[in-house]
Amino acid sequence: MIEAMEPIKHLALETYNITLNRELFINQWAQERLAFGEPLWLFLSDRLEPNNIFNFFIPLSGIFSQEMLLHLLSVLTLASTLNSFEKWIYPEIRPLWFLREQFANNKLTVKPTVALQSYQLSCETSGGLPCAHSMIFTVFVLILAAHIFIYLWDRFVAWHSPWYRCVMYPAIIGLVVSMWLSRLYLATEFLHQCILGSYFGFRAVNAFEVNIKYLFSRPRAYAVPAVCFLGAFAGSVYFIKLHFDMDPHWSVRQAFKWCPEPTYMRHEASPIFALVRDLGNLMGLALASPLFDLEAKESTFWRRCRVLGTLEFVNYGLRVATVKQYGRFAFLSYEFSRNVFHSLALVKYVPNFY
Ligand SMILES: O=P(O)(O)OC[C@H]1O[C@@H](O)[C@H](O)[C@@H](O)[C@@H]1O
Repeated sequence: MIEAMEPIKHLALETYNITLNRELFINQWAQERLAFGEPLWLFLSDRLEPNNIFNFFIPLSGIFSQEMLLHLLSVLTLASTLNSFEKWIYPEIRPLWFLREQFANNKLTVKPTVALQSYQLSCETSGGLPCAHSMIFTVFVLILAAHIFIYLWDRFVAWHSPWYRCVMYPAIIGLVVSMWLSRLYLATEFLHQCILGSYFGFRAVNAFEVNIKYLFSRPRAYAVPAVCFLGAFAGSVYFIKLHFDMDPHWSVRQAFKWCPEPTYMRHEASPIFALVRDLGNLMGLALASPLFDLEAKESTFWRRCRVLGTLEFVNYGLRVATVKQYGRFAFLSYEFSRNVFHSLALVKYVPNFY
């Protein structure tokens, strides 16, 4: 049976390699033709990366509406957890690694005819699929657009015209495609990784909206063990991989192997860091559960600015003070606790000061 599967496996692998080789031309096209927009591509990948969305844009949204903050934080945390688990379980190769591996492979007689430039932001340490930037940004833009649209619809009769919807959809698509181009330009992602990232993000939003009543009514006694289970699952994946002689840190090793300058690699972008960040945010939400019971007090714009500003100032200090010198366990525990504190404070304690 296994022997009969061999030719099918071989064919699938060959098709996959051919597809990736073809996709490399898309990255090359982006680098050659889109160089005029380099500041924009760098801005999108750097400033609108998932960490910044959690640490800056979500708290910022709370200045306008606590409801929007809770909505963004809960959907983005779930989407990001999904993304981190996928990268943790099956880290797919990135374009620059794939290209360099082929050039380094002496058995390969036909080398790719593609040349790709590496940038400082190209040194990612996690797997490529699904593109986290595309996934998180798609979810962020969709929810933000929905809130802005509802706000304007309620206040201005002119917004009831279908014309505005016709403008909004291309605007959302334009923003998401710009993020894809940014990732393609930096050669951090293949096109299919960007498309699938956005598709998974879109599906995650749909699934969340359909199950929102169920999710928001879960009591703490149910939510906390569920997050602990996810943590145990992530740990099991690590040991299962070791058992089967698979390297759990394969993607980090690829980054070390092919990044031109090791200092370009950021610990905040590693797969294990992203997992801990997402599980920390999820635990904060679980501790604040049931989320339906959370109060959304009325308060002035400036008061919300002051309260959220103070929390973010403290959070920034905690991020700067991250313990990096006492080993991996201390570092991950610290980051987990900081994210638990941050998300719990954002959804549960901050409104008490309004
Ligand atoms: O998958 P991408 O878009 O290359 O992103 C890689 C990593 O980039 C980091 O900046 C994010 O904080 C991580 O969450 C993410 O996994």
